[in-house]
Amino acid sequence: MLIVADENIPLLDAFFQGFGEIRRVPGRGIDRGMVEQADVLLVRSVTQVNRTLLEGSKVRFVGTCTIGTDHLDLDYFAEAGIRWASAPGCNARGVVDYVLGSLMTLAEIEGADLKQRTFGVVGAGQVGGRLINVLRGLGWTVKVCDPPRQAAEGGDYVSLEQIIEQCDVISLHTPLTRDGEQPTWHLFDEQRLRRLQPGTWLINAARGPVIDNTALREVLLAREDLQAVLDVWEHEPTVDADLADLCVIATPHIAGYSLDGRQRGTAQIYQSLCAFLEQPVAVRLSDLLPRPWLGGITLDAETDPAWALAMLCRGVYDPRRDDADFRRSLVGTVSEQRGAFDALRKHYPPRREIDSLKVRIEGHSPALQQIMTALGATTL
Ligand SMILES: NC(=O)C1=CN([C@@H]2O[C@H](COP(=O)(O)OP(=O)(O)OC[C@H]3O[C@@H](n4cnc5c(N)ncnc54)[C@H](O)[C@@H]3O)[C@@H](O)[C@H]2O)C=CC1
Ligand SMILES: O=C(O)C(=O)[C@H](O)COP(=O)(O)O
Repeated sequence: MLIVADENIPLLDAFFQGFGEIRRVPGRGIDRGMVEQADVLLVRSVTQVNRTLLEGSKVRFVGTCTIGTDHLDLDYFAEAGIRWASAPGCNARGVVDYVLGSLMTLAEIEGADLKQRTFGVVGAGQVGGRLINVLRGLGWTVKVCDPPRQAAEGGDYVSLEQIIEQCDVISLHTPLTRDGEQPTWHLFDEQRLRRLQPGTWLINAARGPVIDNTALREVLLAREDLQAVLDVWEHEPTVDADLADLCVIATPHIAGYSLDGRQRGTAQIYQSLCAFLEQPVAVRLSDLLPRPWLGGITLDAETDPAWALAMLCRGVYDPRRDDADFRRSLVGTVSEQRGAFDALRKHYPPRREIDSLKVRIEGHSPALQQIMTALGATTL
């Protein structure tokens, strides 16, 4: 069996060498010639997998080691009888940690009290759902917009217009969709961006085109009160450097790049391939994933809870390093900048997830205990 795989998928040998030959290729450069003889194609988000790539090839299984599937032509797969799998939720915790790290940074820059803000989460799936639990667990006010979920399950949801009117922190966690009843392409268009409340923080770690980037640049130029955090961009790996300049935090699509999340993505696709081939699962992620790095932290019960929260979130992941690296890369020709975007992602330093923390609280502190529970940290 020939497996053609994006070279940036971690643990390829550990999981897939038992199946046959693995041919590593650069994800952005995968073409028809490379996949023609492949039985299995393993990709990440940068490869558009569609009729143009696959027609006439031997490929019968496509796995994407990502949550997002907007780069896959699922209608074509159905028509051609190609089985596929994604990795739902694999790096959701990493994205939540990114949002938390960004909130701590914004609170510091703006001198803001996060308890006084009203959070609006758009998209309440694997990422948004986890984020909502953390924010509510911290005792903060959260409103949620998810029309598909609302239609399917009912529940305590608000409209997008209410999010815009009532929230001063808005975090986007929808897939990128162009069709259907609730398409998300340019969900935040110029009109909606102009209606954001004074002082709103807008965070996008979903997909770039969920916000009209040109409109956002114009609105940020006109309104200094708004703060934008962008991890994803329209036309990646090309980035509007003027827009990045106007953002308080700008990063190269690494929100979900925790070491755990990336390895989990590979493990999930391995399991799906085993199921497709009707083979037993022989390799386990728990045998490969490094042990948590922060084995134990001790906090005195008198520790200021707000300080503890900021220290833990930013101790695990502080987006300012990624922001600084990214800004340094926005120089030179467009082609150099595109190369730098991919290089920052390819050589991304390892980072762990916040719920791997183990914390001992010396004495009795319900406030600190609440924070640990909200973050999903283990209390010793
Ligand atoms: N920046 C990064 O590194 C990462 C980005 N992502 C992006 O985040 C997206 C969300 O991930 P998950 O939460 O795991 O997906 P999910 O599929 O579990 O949840 C998405 C939610 O969005 C809702 N939704 C769909 N259309 C909507 C609309 N028009 N308005 C409001 N809500 C809508 C769905 O009903 C669903 O509940 C992914 O599709 C991916 O594009 C995911 C992982 C990492
Ligand atoms: O899982 C997703 O969806 C993501 O956005 C991934 O973090 C994207 O990572 P790459 O596949 O672009 O390496």
